[in-house]
Amino acid sequence: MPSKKALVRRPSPRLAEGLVTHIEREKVDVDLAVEQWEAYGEALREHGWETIEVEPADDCPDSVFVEDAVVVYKNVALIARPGAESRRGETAGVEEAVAALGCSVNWVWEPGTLEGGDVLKVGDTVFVGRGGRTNAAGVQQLRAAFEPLGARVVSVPVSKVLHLKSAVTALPDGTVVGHIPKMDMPSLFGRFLPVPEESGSHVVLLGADKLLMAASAPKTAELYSSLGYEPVVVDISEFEKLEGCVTCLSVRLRELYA
Ligand SMILES: NC(=O)NCCC[C@H](N)C(=O)O
Repeated sequence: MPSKKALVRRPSPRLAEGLVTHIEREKVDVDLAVEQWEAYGEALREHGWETIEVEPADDCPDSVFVEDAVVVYKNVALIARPGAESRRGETAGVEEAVAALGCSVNWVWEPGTLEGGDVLKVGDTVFVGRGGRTNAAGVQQLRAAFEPLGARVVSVPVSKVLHLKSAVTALPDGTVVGHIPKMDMPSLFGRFLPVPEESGSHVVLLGADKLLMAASAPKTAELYSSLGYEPVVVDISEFEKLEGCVTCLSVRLRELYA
């Protein structure tokens, strides 16, 4: 049976020092962030996901954004090489976790850089954002790792936000959802639905019609409800202050057979 496992990683006590690139820095309340992280994990578990905690990386302020350290396609885990040097220490613990789950492990090598937030899988199409954190060599290495497994890799320019998935994700039927002012080229995505709020473009598919999304996007939640989806809303304000979103706080593993 396909798995419903999700990797998560406890916030570092140094979370407030996390990187900020496209927004103004605001003070982060680390205690509140830990509460929000616990509620996020609870929301996954309530919807049938088994959460697996990756060994904490307390010296890495951004380590809670575990999605950036790895991309998993079928049973192959491609360990990222973050474009942000301060994030390179995050990958070792994630590598251990995916290996323990039985994934085959592959790596992005120098000069490649790639962060998981730049990779959006929609069925067998793998969109990869080429932007501030993922370079052309990283895109080539992703292609080399996943195309032999049946993926079609489509690279997309990203210049207005941190990662591709800071601006677009996809609904269960494969419709890509995005906030146009933050996108470079909406026309690259085929079936596309614009949403009114930036954080409304971030959805985690919990199963059936349920979409995990941030409390900061009420108009988009209404739009999704009107389309027959059921938003499951979590407050992640402290992570949003560091350009994080619901997608980056976990790595969902759906195609492992256990
Ligand atoms: N996939 C994501 O959206 N990751 C968010 C990473 C935020 C972190 N402060 C960073 O700049 O790397």
